Amino acid sequence: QSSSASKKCHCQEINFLFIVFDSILLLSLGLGTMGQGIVTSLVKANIPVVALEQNLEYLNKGRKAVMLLLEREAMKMEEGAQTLDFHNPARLQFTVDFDLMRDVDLVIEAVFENMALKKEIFHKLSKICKPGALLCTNTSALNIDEIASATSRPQQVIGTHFFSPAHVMRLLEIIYGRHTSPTAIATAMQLAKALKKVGVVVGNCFGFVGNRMMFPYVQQAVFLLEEGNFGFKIGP
Ligand SMILES: CCCCCCCCCCCCC[C@H](O)CC(=O)SCCNC(=O)CCNC(=O)[C@H](O)C(C)(C)COP(=O)(O)OP(=O)(O)OC[C@H]1O[C@@H](n2cnc3c(N)ncnc32)[C@H](O)[C@@H]1OP(=O)(O)O
Ligand SMILES: NC(=O)c1ccc[n+]([C@@H]2O[C@H](COP(=O)([O-])OP(=O)(O)OC[C@H]3O[C@@H](n4cnc5c(N)ncnc54)[C@H](O)[C@@H]3O)[C@@H](O)[C@H]2O)c1
Repeated sequence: QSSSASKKCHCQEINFLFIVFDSILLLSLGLGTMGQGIVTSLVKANIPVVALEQNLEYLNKGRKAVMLLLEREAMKMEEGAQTLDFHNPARLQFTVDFDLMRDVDLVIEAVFENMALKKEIFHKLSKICKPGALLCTNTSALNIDEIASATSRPQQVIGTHFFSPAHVMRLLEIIYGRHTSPTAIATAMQLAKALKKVGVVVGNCFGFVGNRMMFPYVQQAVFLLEEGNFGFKIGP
């Protein structure tokens, strides 16, 4: 999987790409732990955003958490004589209306880590979103190509893996699939820049780079616990 994907990176083919992110509309799908941090990052970067949840209960919970995060961020920015415009519905909107997906330029999906659910969502996105819209997934480890296979536009599907807490952590893994276009990769890199994050382009394999390193590390820690080892002995 990773070896075939690694042949496909065409970043060098890009001569010119200019995207003004403050004039494009972004949709964050899922307002859980990650969606909350992602929305906060987008608003801080002055990117107009629609936050979409599956029902009103989750929406209200997510909205409350995002508003709290943004209030803290606004306070910090005021100390530096800057303002944060997050009460303006033209900049930040919360909804359960999937129809609003029609107008967005870029989607960041952050629903549960479940392949069947992600494929269902991407199929829906591919039908509803306008033709040029970029479809990003925040999956931690799932196969980007399989998610893209649920769409009619796999060239516009890309992984944007934020790390938790997403409004604080600066690393952004950008995962290209077999069909991801150079423009999609460059756009995701530019998004990282707009969010003041460090975008790193990586291939498509289970866990990408970050979790591919972390999973065996955590697994070994679990094995140590199972074996009753609560730390390494030091000294003679
Ligand atoms: C059998 C085998 C099984 C294998 C299972 C493996 C399980 C693994 C599970 C995988 C899950 C997926 C993982 C995911 O895909 C990838 C990840 O995201 S991994 C997580 C990466 N994140 C980290 O490692 C973060 C660790 N934390 C830190 O480094 C620090 O806490 C910090 C976030 C850098 C902040 O620390 P400091 O700079 O010291 O500053 P403060 O503590 O003062 O905090 C600053 C500011 O941030 C707010 N904040 C901190 N933590 C959180 C949080 N978790 N959520 C929300 N906000 C947070 C804090 O409140 C401060 O805000 P302020 O007060 O300034 O407004
Ligand atoms: N939590 C982390 O540390 C972390 C870090 C990086 C990436 N991720 C990935 O980000 C994604 C989200 O993780 P999370 O921790 O935020 O999960 P979460 O459970 O906190 O939130 C998921 C949200 O998605 C919403 N949702 C589910 N189905 C939906 C639908 N059909 N339409 C709209 N919203 C829907 C849920 O209501 C919920 O609020 C997962 O793919 C996860 O692997 C998680």
